[in-house]
Amino acid sequence: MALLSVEDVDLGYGELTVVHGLTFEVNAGEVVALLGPNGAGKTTTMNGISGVLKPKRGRIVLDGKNLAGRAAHHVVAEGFRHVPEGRRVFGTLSVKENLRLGAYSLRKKPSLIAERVKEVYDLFPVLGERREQLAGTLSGGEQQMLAVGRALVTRPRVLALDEPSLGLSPRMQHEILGVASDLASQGTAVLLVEQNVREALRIADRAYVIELGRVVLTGTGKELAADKRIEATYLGGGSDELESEAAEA
Ligand SMILES: Nc1ncnc2c1ncn2[C@@H]1O[C@H](COP(=O)(O)OP(=O)(O)OP(=O)(O)O)[C@@H](O)[C@H]1O
Repeated sequence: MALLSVEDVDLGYGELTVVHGLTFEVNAGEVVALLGPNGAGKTTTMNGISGVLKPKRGRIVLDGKNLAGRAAHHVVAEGFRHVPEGRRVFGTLSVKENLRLGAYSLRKKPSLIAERVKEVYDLFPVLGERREQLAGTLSGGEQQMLAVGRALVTRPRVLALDEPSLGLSPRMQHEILGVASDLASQGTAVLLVEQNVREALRIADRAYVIELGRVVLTGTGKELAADKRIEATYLGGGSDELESEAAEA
């Protein structure tokens, strides 16, 4: 049984449904990428799992428990942590304070918080060096590391990253995605939404391509990287083959 399974889920805003019958799985130790053009429904899907948006239909099962419609704090307590797009850190607080806030649910166990914060410094040494610096003065890449670090202090079973490499230099993109890949090899399930399809497929065990709120293609990272339709649509070929298939579905 998969650690996280999204089963026949519809999501939307008011009367509007933008994700239709979405089904996918993420296993422990895997990086699973959700790919697709702007507006496909990737962020909506992340918000549906994290409890920000209530599914209209379907089940979201984490380790055997249906979380569909549960409040966001409950979903976090079950082990799902979402790092939203845009590196949201508390700019007027220090790096250390940001990390401690991420561990708020452990507030009754201060020694555990200190241990977890240290783990983040081990993973991202630059954050350890800058622990007293205000988060708002960090570089874009460092802020992204902090946003990821804040999620990691509770040792999530599923880490969801929404566009972690957006606006970062190629070297920083490589570093952030490398950490995601390392976390997966240590057993975390990583769900990744990424504009940089080439880099995403390099680290993804499996990927799902979503268009107009439906899965139009799935396969291993290797298979999709070699797929002509992916090449044409996302890796520079310029065809809209997949989009027409989604419209016909
Ligand atoms: N708050 C909202 N109210 C109404 N419609 C919304 C809202 N948020 C998103 N949408 C619509 O839902 C659809 C899916 O958007 P979503 O942000 O999930 O796509 P995405 O795949 O994450 O795209 P991007 O790569 O641009 O972030 C889009 O048509 C968008 O306009």
